[in-house]
Amino acid sequence: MTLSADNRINVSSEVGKLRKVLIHSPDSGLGKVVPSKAQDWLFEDIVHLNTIRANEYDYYVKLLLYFLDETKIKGRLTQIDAPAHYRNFYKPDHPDFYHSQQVVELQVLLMDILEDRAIKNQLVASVCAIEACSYEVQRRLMEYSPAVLARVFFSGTSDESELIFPPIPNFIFTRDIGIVINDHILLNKPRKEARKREALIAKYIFFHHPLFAHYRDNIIELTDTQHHFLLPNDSETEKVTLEGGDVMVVSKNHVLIGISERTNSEAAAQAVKKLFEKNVVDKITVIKIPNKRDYMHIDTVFTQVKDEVWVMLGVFSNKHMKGLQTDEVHRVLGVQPRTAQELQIFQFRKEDPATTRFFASLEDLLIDISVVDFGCDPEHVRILLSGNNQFPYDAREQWTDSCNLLALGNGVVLGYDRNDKTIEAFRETGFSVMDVTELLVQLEEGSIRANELKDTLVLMPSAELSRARGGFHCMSMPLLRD
Ligand SMILES: NC(=O)NCCC[C@H](N)C(=O)O
Repeated sequence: MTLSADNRINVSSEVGKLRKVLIHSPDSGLGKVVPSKAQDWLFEDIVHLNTIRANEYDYYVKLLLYFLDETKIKGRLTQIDAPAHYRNFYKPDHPDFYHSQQVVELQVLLMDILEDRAIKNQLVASVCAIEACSYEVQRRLMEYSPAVLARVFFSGTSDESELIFPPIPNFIFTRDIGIVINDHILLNKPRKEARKREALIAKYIFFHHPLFAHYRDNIIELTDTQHHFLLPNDSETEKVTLEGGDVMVVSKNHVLIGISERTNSEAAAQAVKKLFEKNVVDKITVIKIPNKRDYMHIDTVFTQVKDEVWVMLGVFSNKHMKGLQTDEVHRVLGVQPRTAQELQIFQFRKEDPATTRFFASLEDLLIDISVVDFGCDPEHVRILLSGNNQFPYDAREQWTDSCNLLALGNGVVLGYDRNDKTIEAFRETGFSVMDVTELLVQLEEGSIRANELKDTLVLMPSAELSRARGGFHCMSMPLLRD
């Protein structure tokens, strides 16, 4: 196969025009989350399946198609959404599915690789091993068609009557399964049990699907250390874990890696070493944030909006971190906000990893990236703050992903409609704010064209989606960006 726009992958920016993205629409597994398991399965609540699909996620698919693969959707919106068509356009195993080479559905990739009997055999055996299935179940799974088997792997059930194993409802957060860094793919090693099957399936897809055929030698995997195996209780602290939400490729030469609730320092160190050894980038900044459920990955506390604009949680801003020290008594007593004590930022360079640069605050780092990596004037860098930095909206809106935006291009971002004060901050900075329903109508009428949009925050419905605890940055794995 030759390399063309259809099978090329390359990501060297957080805000370059998005050309190809891997997503996964909510499968029926999300409708199987029960209250007693919601926390174990990393959902904060149970969600209503039809609402999360038809009233929320489907808008995301429509918008992505409009921006990345317009011919699939333009002029067809009314027909696609007609009740008589039962959302078939959005169902990966239905003949009317949108099948796009640019908006790539994970379930389709899984169905594709399961066509190969040998891969099917290995994957069934591996899933059955981690889910402790009986041999009889393993044999039964082998008899399913690729479409049914893919559904079972995601939702845990073939016919909605019996659960063979638990669902993996977090697979909608495709960001966390792997990250494209230039022309390499860094696979994740999840911290949480609930996300292990995702990592296994993702590994098979990246190594076997023709879409990634040219990149098999560029897949980077992290491994557990022998210290971990030799410690009592399969020591959790020594285990190597890294999730994609902790990795951001801000420019061709610069990657950010978080140490967080999900990614530990051993994993960050391995990733730095491997990315330097393979000459993938020259500069890596490691950001250690407090180990807290609210902050699970670095992309829950900040994301980039355009070259010189970022959105972040105010507790990591200069004002907050240095604020208390301006008071003489606090300064003398060394009183600092807890987050300030726990945040550490180290920047490494390939040519001399021993000489580390430190940053005092996240805001300082983001300004430095805009200025050094993008050549922006420091006076023009804008850091928008969650909840417009007003207590208690800062924390409330961060929890519902005010800082977790997906850029479709420089300055055009998707975020949840519920984060009122953060939206206010965007307006005050000169951004247009548009509801997705209104935008789709205008795109369909032709009164707006996707590539003409500038400095716009697109508001997406979020009542159900936000209970799953991730935003559009988490719900996207970019495969190709300008
Ligand atoms: N990158 C991200 O922040 N992903 C969000 C993942 C949410 C999911 N419920 C989890 O807790 O893993």
